[in-house]
Amino acid sequence: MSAQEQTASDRGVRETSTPEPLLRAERVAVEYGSKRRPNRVLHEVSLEVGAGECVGLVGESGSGKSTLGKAILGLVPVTSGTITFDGRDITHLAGRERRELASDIQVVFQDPYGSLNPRMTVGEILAEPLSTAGTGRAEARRIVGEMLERVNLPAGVIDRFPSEFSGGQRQRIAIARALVRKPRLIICDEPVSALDLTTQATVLDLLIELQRDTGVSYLFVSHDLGVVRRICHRVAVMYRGDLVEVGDGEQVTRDPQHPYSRRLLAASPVADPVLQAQRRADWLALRETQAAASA
Ligand SMILES: Nc1ncnc2c1ncn2[C@@H]1O[C@H](COP(=O)(O)OP(=O)(O)OP(=O)(O)O)[C@@H](O)[C@H]1O
Repeated sequence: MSAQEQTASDRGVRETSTPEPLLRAERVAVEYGSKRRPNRVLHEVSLEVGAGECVGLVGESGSGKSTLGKAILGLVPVTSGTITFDGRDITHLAGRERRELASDIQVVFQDPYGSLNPRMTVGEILAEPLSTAGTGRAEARRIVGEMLERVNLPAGVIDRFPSEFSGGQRQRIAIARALVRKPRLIICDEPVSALDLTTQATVLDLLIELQRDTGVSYLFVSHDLGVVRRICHRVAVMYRGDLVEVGDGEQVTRDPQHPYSRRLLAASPVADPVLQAQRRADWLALRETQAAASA
């Protein structure tokens, strides 16, 4: 089996959440719009992420994946429900307490071009979260060097600007920035979607390696079942603001039970044309059954 085909279960790393999960979202609802005309985009979603675990969140565009990530990060207000981190209620944390939580929860966004300040050098980008946390300059420089090494970038890049790097290298810089404060959870919001397939594979390998070495947990938002199968121990499928299926990564991405998850799988491209044709036939049959049932 090639490294490309390996899944989280093949790697033999943890597969189930701990009795007390690191992150717990309980019946979390989020509404956009105004009080008078609310638009509920998350409907009482419950999900757990254990220590050292990677949980995938998949679903089509607009299903609410990023909104859940933003709710955990405190970037959108939670209408109802509770989010706990290491047993502490963080649902409505704001101000200094929310900023302090950044040492535990970090984020890596999809766009490696837009997420790095083009006017700052790599060294400044990586040192910024440390100086915010009060780390001295010499210590910050040491940590920055260590993190660059960790993401396989040479120390010489420290004085260069983001525009001088490829998409994959920029995403490595973004990952290094997320790591400098040694977080326990990283929300990865489509971190490889903007990269070509080969670069995707190397960045995924890096994330897997970092998790093995540091025990960091990931909530991995993606629309790509192949990517999720490779890195996630468990997978949750979101459909129109609801979680319709949560289970073992291998099982959900190969043999999902919910009709929507099966549709998602059928729509995801696979290298094997026979398998792809079979999935498409399954999907069409499923659609016909559903149409007949609702006629
Ligand atoms: N700031 C906002 N104001 C109003 N509506 C929003 C806002 N952000 C997202 N939405 C709406 O909330 C719903 C869920 O969006 P969200 O970005 O969470 O979905 P997603 O599954 O992450 O999609 P994608 O894969 O395209 O990023 C969508 O209908 C979207 O239009």
